[in-house]
Amino acid sequence: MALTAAATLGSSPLVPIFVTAAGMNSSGMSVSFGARSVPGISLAIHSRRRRIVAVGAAARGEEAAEKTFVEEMRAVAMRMHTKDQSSEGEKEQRGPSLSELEPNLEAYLRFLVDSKLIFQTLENIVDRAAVPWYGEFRNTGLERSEALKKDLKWLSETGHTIPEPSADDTRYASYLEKLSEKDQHAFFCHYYNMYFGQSAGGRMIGKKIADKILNKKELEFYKWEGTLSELLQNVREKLNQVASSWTREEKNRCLEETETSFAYSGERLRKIFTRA
Ligand code: HEM
Repeated sequence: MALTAAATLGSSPLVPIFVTAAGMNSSGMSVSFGARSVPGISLAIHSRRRRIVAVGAAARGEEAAEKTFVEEMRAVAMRMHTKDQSSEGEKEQRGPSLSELEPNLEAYLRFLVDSKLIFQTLENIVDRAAVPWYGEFRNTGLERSEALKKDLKWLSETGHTIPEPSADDTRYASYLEKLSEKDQHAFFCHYYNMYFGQSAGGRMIGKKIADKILNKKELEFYKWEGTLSELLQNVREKLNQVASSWTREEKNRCLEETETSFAYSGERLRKIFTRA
């Protein structure tokens, strides 16, 4: 199935960028990443208004009454997908198709390098456990940096040049380091979205890319030791446990951060389909 990417690229960081990658799942999948200028990166557009409504609803207890906190985080994250990405998505697919692009190995290598940097950063932070609850997330089985190290070693051995991490994700890694020290509730959101996003859409995208440009080779990045659903469930329980002592305000701070998490990860994904 062909991957189709359509991009509207603007010269200013305020001009939206949209990429559509069709054919990623049975119902067709698209990536739509709007951009606006916020600290150094093109942030995905999930209208601020929608975010405030989402968090506002939670604050009023409409969602909190019936959802665990992980379910609340998931609900906010799902709203940031387009309808094409997930039936639960609410964002409109926007931007005209200007060109059709295939994912290319060079761009995918950059994506893997950047993903390794970010997962390694998250894993270092929970290992150091400067905030006691971070230590709860050591060795959950969801860790991805070792798997990515193996994949990059294999790719290097098969003759590919492994690039340096991108400026965007170097910035994201340092953002996460700072956040983990000064804003643990916001950091929690990034942790959730990186690991759970990778297990859902990330896996689906990986499979399609492997079919297309890796001769169906399944990378370690997409394999977990043990049963993934059980690993995820264990982590959900720990996340709910940690958040159970948080105030509504702290929970809302965490939910608000979903936008930034999608911005950085959306940008990383977008680059697979464009020659950035
Ligand atoms: C091409 C882009 C993307 C596609 C196609 C995609 C697709 C999906 C799909 C289909 C699901 C639903 C899985 C299910 O419950 O059956 C999902 C869930 C999710 N996605 Fe994405 N996604 C994309 C980008 C992202 C990004 C950038 C993030 C944030 C880092 C993210 C975070 C999540 C999270 C947290 C879930 C919930 C996982 C769970 O239920 O445990 N996704 N995604």
